[in-house]
Amino acid sequence: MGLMCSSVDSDFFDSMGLALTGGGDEKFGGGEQSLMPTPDRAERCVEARCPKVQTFQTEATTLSAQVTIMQLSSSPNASAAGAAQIARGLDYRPLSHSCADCVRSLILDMEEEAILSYLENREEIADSGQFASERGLDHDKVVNVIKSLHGYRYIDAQDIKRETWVLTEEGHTYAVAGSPEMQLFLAIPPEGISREELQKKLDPTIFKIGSSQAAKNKWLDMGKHISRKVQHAEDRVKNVLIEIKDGKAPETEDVKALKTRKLIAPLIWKGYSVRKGPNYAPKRKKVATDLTRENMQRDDWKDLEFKEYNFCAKGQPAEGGHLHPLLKERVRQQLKMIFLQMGFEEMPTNNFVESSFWNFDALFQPQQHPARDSHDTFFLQAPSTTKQLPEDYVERVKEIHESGGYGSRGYAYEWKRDEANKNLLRTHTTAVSSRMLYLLAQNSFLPKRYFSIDRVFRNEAVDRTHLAEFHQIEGLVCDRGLTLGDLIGVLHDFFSRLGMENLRFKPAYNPYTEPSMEIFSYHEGFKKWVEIGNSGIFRPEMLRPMGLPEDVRVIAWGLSLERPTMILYGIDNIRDLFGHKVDLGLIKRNPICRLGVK
Ligand SMILES: N[C@@H](Cc1ccccc1)C(=O)O
Repeated sequence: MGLMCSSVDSDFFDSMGLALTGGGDEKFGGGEQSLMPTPDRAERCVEARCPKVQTFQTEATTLSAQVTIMQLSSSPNASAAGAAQIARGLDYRPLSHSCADCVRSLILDMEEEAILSYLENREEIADSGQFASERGLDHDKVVNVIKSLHGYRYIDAQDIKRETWVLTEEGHTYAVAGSPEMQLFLAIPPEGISREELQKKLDPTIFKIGSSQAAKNKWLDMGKHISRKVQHAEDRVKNVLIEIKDGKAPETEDVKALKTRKLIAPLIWKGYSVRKGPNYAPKRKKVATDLTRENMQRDDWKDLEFKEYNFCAKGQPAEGGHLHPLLKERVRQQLKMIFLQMGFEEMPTNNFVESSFWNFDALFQPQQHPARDSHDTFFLQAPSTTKQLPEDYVERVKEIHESGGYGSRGYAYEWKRDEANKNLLRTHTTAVSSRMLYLLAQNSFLPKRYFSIDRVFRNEAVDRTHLAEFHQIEGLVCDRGLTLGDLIGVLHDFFSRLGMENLRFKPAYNPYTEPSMEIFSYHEGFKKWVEIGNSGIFRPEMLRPMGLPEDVRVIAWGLSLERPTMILYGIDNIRDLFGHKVDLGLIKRNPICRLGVK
């Protein structure tokens, strides 16, 4: 529907209960054209005021495109609108187009006309509810019109509130089937009945409530044998419930009794009392709310009357910042606390762009390593290379790759500086660790515990467990004489604080750690072992060129932030958690100010 689609507000039609018909193959023309306003009637016609209808007509005839015709007669609202037109001396005719403005004004005109003409020779509308029901109008629509007329100061409106009563679910059943006491009363034959027999005849709750209420009313002789004390009883409960249902005001005594029995509940009804306002006129002048491009083109803006600014109107609610609840607020914050409690310091992680040198070479990852392939790594086009690297350290790294040292044989290949210079989006936060360890090695050695939690990038096919951007958690402990036992101990400590007690380790391979272990945890919900991270002891080939002393060991581990989050919160598709498919509502419900609350 290329033609008027932008101006057709289908929600609006739905809300009005109006049917839109005329799909793709209906042609503009024929009978519909004769329904268009004739010039002398144009003034009084809703459509004649619509700037959209003219463009619409020309477009429609020239393109002979489809048109959407409202079937006014098919809906109660619509035929009421038709009746309103007839009452105003207009020929009843369906709208020949369906721009939302026109439909809205056609429908709302009826309420508006009722209010304005009523006030023409009367002081006030005391109660909008009564006003609406006397005229068979929908009160919600009357309220909308009152608000709008009030905004233009055609009328002054005062809020009125009334406490009314509605039946509870239990109340509804008694309004139909009678009160329990009456049901019980009617179940007793004139000669009386044994308690046991009566119990068999009735639902247990009806029996329980009914017998106590009937006894209170002194309708019955209660004992082993139950008999009627009176021959006739009035079911006041049922009658009052029906009255309330029909909108009649109940007596205070009845309200009290029914309220205690939880058969009715209070409902605050809101409406308005209305008087003439300073701008009152029996008919509303249409004022423009916006200066449009069409107004400028047609040059009719000079003659238009514009709506005054309402400085008291509430503005759009300001959109504050929002943090992703799972990533930022809960899990990330929780992890930070765990690391801090374990004595770790946070590493600075602010550069997403890293050189291949720090991301790969410094980690003793050979230049032919498949991970360095552009299929796995995003390389930068501009700036494509790094300008600055610590030259003496670069030399030592080249050396260790090409011919080894410190007891290693190296990889025996020709190491290329150009390859190390290439900029990329870091593929793991271990790039952060390599920079930090290098810095640490530049001064006399101090044991350290470092952690980071930040974004990494991989050129991967996206599926329900993989994204091209995700977050890594990385922890490392750097001290003299650390062993694999220390690593396992630290991992148990760390993961148990996350609620993952049951761990298993599997030998693995990383170019920069030896030994390396994958970490698994048993998931009670999924009933299986799931991989939660990777770990190892950094190789001397990585640490020694940095300048760290021979007996210094670094135990380290890394995991994705999304993994434990998905496991802990039972989310099975990573795209529900992070990325462009995340439900924004989820994030907006978690305002930034909740960050500090844990
Ligand atoms: N960098 C590894 C994780 C890791 C960190 C530290 C030591 C060992 C492994 C990864 O991206 O999977």
